[in-house]
Amino acid sequence: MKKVLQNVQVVNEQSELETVNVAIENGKITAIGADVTLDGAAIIEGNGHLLSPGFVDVHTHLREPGFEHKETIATGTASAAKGGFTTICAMPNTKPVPDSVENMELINGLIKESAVIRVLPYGSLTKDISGEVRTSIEELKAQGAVAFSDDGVGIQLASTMYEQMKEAAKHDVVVVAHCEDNSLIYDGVMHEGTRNVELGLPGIPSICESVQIARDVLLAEAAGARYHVCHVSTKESVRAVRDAKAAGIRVTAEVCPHHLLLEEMDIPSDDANWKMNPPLRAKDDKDSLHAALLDGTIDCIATDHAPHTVEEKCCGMVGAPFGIVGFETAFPLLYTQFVETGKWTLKQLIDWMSVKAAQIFDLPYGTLEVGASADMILIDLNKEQTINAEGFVSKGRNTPFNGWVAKGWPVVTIFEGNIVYQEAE
Ligand SMILES: NC(=O)N[C@@H](CC(=O)O)C(=O)O
Ligand SMILES: [Zn+2]
Repeated sequence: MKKVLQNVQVVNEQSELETVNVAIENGKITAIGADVTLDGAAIIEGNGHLLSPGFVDVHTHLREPGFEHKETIATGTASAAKGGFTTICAMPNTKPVPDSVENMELINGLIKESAVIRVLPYGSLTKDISGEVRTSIEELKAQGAVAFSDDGVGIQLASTMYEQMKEAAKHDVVVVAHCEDNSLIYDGVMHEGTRNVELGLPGIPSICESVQIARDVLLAEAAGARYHVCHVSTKESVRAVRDAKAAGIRVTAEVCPHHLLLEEMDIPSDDANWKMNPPLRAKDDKDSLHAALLDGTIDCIATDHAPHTVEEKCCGMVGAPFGIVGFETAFPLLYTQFVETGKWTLKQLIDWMSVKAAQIFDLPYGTLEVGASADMILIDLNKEQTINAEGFVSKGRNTPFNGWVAKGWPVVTIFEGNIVYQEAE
């Protein structure tokens, strides 16, 4: 039960590296410091790698139950562990949807059976995420729902959102919104801008997202609710969140790695591995997402890991489902593109992927504090590797980043004091 992780480097507030040991007892961190030892402890050699809190991903799709051909809880959590995640929140667009006590129990059972890291399921806001009949937030919270969302679809009726926000406020849980006005999708498959015209594909205008965020922050204000915006992608959305925060409304927001790394003009062809919801937007949208992270308008980074099969993604954007995988590439891509280039500090990136995400939901994870769960990862900042979708642990191969070269790969993942992923020698 006693372990010492020795010879690892932590990044301090000044973004400098310090060499430390970590004592682990009964799955918790009990000491951290240069001279830490523990009598009779098993030694885990850290080889001087970077030690980070295990990442926390508040937006993931595990597909089980119902869509096990795309991913299972076993493959999804193994993929997450490989990417350095130790806590993930699972979205409710499964079959069945976690919209009742019975379905929630079913999903909790599946998680207990096969997850290798911590999976915290969302409860849905409406039955079958169809936007019609409201769920019981009180009952689903009692079954362990981490927060409430109909992710995958937007809540079309303001009154439905408002009523559930009032309930959420009563039970102090966060309402998490995929913002998409169905009347403004226009059967689009990518951003309505320049590239969709060049490719002759129908576009989704930015307002499809931003008008619903603007509506929701006002509803959240009226309901006194805590409101979190999924995968912010447009500059108008950023402005709505920024203004709402300035007005004292309790709103938080996430951004996905792909929206920070890519823009519409990067889409090479009518290839469904570049199709996700929300779509890759224009350069000025991407720039505004970066500014929003840096000024605190956007609180954290979430992958929106959304696996689909090769067959579903084979044949162009029209007809293919939205979504790309994200667990196994998130950190190396962001580290390589934004930390190595000096745009962000290492500390900023780690915080956005761990403690800042956890704080939105009052989760005690994503930190290396004494007393915290020993959820930790070792990262080899010098390891450089070409992304190869064929080698993913996830069942999904749907990524636009295949062939990209990136540095900074997680090599060991420790969950509750136990190694759940270790890089093959
Ligand atoms: N993001 C996506 O493109 N797809 C997600 C749904 C979602 O997160 O909206 C999925 O479940 O496939
Ligand atoms: Zn979504």
